[in-house]
Amino acid sequence: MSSTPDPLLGPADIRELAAALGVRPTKQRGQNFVIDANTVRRIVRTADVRQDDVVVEVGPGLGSLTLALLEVADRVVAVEIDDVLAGALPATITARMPERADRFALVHSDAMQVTELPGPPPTALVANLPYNVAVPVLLHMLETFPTIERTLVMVQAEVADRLAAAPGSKVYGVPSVKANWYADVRRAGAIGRKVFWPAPNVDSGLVSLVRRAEPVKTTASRREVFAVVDAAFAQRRKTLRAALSGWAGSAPAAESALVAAGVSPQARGEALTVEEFARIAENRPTDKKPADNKEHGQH
Ligand SMILES: C[S@@+](CC[C@H](N)C(=O)[O-])C[C@H]1O[C@@H](n2cnc3c(N)ncnc32)[C@H](O)[C@@H]1O
Repeated sequence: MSSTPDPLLGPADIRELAAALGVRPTKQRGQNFVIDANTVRRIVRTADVRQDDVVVEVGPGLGSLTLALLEVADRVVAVEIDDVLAGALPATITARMPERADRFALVHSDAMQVTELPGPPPTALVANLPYNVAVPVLLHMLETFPTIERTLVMVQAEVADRLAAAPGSKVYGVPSVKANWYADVRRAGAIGRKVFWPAPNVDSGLVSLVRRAEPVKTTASRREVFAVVDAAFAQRRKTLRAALSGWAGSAPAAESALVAAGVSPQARGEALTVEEFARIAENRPTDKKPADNKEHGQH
């Protein structure tokens, strides 16, 4: 009895592909490729990818996760920055899954620069993110594509903890609050080092983000809210009264904004929910509001 070979990439396939392309993975681009078919299938299951999803993947690399996504979803759009990897991927997809190649589109670009994608709007984001830019890329995608409902990303374990942290936790910080502006966030599992080539020197974790049913109720803009968050955590050991003095113009002005928002001036940023940050933003002294323009493009 002949069995059909697995279309997904295993360790030998990755080695062969990398050798044929002359790929030398770089740290700078966070290039650690998954060499284990079980791991990518598990990621796709955990992501709850459905057949009618339009999935966007950031950093497809040699295509390990891309192929697992194509097994399930009707459409996958992958954004890859690397010239050699982007150039080779369509041929890999055609060779491994010829019957599904027309469901795949490649965007050769830096994900941070992407403002539109070909085809119908994405409904899900699934990615093994480049670790050095994981948080900005994640936030950029959630902001740019509001149609993304479900997200599952693999990131460094420590970053996964930060993203999913709740107020009061030691690791609660800027990534936690900003991710929570868009979504309900939770840890969704751990991934060991051995499933990668080359093996990274940190553990990895999965994070699931489900877009909020209702956006945070506030009259402040996303930029205004994020400006408070950045200021509060830039000096996380200080009380908010002190940490927000620059943002408000003075410590007494910060105190007034905090009191008006119903937040103790003695509290620290690590205790506040995203809703509380939004209320503080609403109460920024009016003469300070134009300063927000300078944070354009920052997350
Ligand atoms: C951790 S690897 C994941 C590769 C593949 N998805 C896998 O799981 O085997 C990260 C990938 O992101 C790509 N990358 C790095 N920075 C990027 C950026 N700013 N925009 C798009 N892709 C990027 C890298 O070239 C690499 O292919």
